Amino acid sequence: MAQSSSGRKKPNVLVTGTPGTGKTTTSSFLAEATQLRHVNVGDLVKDKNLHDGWDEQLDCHVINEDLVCDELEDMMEEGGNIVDYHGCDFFPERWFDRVVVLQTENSVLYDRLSKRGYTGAKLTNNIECEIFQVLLEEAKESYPEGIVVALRSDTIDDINRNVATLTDWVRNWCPKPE
Ligand SMILES: Nc1ncnc2c1ncn2[C@@H]1O[C@H](COP(=O)(O)OP(=O)(O)O)[C@@H](O)[C@H]1O
Repeated sequence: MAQSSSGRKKPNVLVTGTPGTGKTTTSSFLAEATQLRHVNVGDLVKDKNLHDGWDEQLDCHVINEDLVCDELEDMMEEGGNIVDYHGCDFFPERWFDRVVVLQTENSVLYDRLSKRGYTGAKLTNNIECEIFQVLLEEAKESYPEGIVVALRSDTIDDINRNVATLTDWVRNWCPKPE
């Protein structure tokens, strides 16, 4: 059984991947199934102004990683969080018991991001990010190998299967004896 490296009573799970791979959908279903708290970092950055302005070229907020980590610190120490973000190298390694990297077939992802209104460099940058498995590499470099899992997220069946697998993992997780 998976064990925590801290005194947390509930595990913390990071759900990462290129935009459009299904992080928010998967995390919200998982939160419903496990009663863990879904933390959408993108929304948090907007709601609490945890950024240094707007990047016109990339068409997104310039996230302030220190402010985000300060904001999350207490919650993460307590445990019981599903953190949803398209980046993973700036969170402290000790926060997470499981790091899930969602991956989607390129043409499927292209359609999803086009539907979301992504065009030009924003669209091609994200597709390239998926082709080169940037988030999987980032996760492998930032966390112990044993806690990183890559899951396909092409279809609704994949989402259902991933949520079921992760729900089982959460239920079987037990805190490290004090
Ligand atoms: N595995 C999947 N199968 C079918 N549709 C999906 C899947 N994953 C995501 N989607 C759809 O793609 C869009 C983006 O999903 P979302 O969860 O917002 O992705 P992310 O949080 O990674 O940006 C949504 O419309 C969602 O319903």
